Amino acid sequence: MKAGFIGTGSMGSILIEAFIHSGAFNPEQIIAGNRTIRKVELLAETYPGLLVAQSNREVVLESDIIFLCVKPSEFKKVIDEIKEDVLPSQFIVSITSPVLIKHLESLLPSKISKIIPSITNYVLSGATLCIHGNRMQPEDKEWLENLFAHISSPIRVSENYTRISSDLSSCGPAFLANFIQSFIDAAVEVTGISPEEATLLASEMTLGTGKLLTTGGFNPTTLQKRVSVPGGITAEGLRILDEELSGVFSRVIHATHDKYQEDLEKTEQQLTIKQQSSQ
Ligand SMILES: NC(=O)C1=CN([C@@H]2O[C@H](COP(=O)(O)OP(=O)(O)OC[C@H]3O[C@@H](n4cnc5c(N)ncnc54)[C@H](OP(=O)(O)O)[C@@H]3O)[C@@H](O)[C@H]2O)C=CC1
Ligand SMILES: O=C(O)[C@@H]1CCC=N1
Repeated sequence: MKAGFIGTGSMGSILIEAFIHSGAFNPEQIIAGNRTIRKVELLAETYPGLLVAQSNREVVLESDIIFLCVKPSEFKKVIDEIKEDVLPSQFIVSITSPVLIKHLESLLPSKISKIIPSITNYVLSGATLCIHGNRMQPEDKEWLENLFAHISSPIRVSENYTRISSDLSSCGPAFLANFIQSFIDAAVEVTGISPEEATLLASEMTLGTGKLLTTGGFNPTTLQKRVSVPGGITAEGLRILDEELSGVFSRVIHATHDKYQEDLEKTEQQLTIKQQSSQ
């Protein structure tokens, strides 16, 4: 099994490193290409045996499964470069939400899935969102999800809910880190605790909270209730958070969905034009 990666930016390189560290792939099983080739060369220096492709076509010609790890606006160019070489027996995995399965299936003859990763996969944790195309047989889906189980908890989602699922799973780490940063900044400003100590305490707290919510038998509601001693201190803080954060996440979700819609329309236009001009 040879795995090809087109795009070794933030997420492409995270996936490569996670697959190698988890033992899912040896470096020798990986071939990767990127517009700026130096990024792949650096990966090959870190993981000897990983093959540096000189073109996206080379990635496709050498791989059984190909991960498309470029941004939505870059899809058209990549698909134009590779489409003549993609085979029906190959797997193409797109990691971006605003490119729809139906567009990929109309442009490429291969088996297609959309798997949205998360930065949390870097530490072999968090979810990957799995949306499979029509050509994926039950055994193909099982095989692909087993592959992603090396680095994550694969969760099947409907394409209609890709955006909100991705907000929670993939944007979520940044949203949570923003919340934590505000907590730390306020701790430093109000009390004079050092940023390093506040960051250490907040980070350990986040790790423990994650464990409680995944394997510890708590959900967000029961966890708040358990920590809030009646008449105690936590309840005072929660009262402020409830007041101040009311409606904030609705606005966040509206903002991400507006941007998604914009990307979706742009990508749809590009990929549909491509389809028409190729007929
Ligand atoms: N970052 C995240 O946490 C997550 C990202 N995603 C999705 O992953 C996708 C990529 O995001 P991310 O990795 O953060 O973005 P980056 O910009 O870091 O990476 C994109 C990479 O694609 C390369 N590239 C662009 N055009 C081509 C081309 N024609 N041929 C080959 N390589 C090309 C770029 O090369 P160059 O070095 O020249 O710029 C760059 O390295 C996005 O669609 C995003 O939605 C999904 C889930 C989480
Ligand atoms: O910010 C982005 O567009 C991507 C999608 C999910 C996480 N990062």
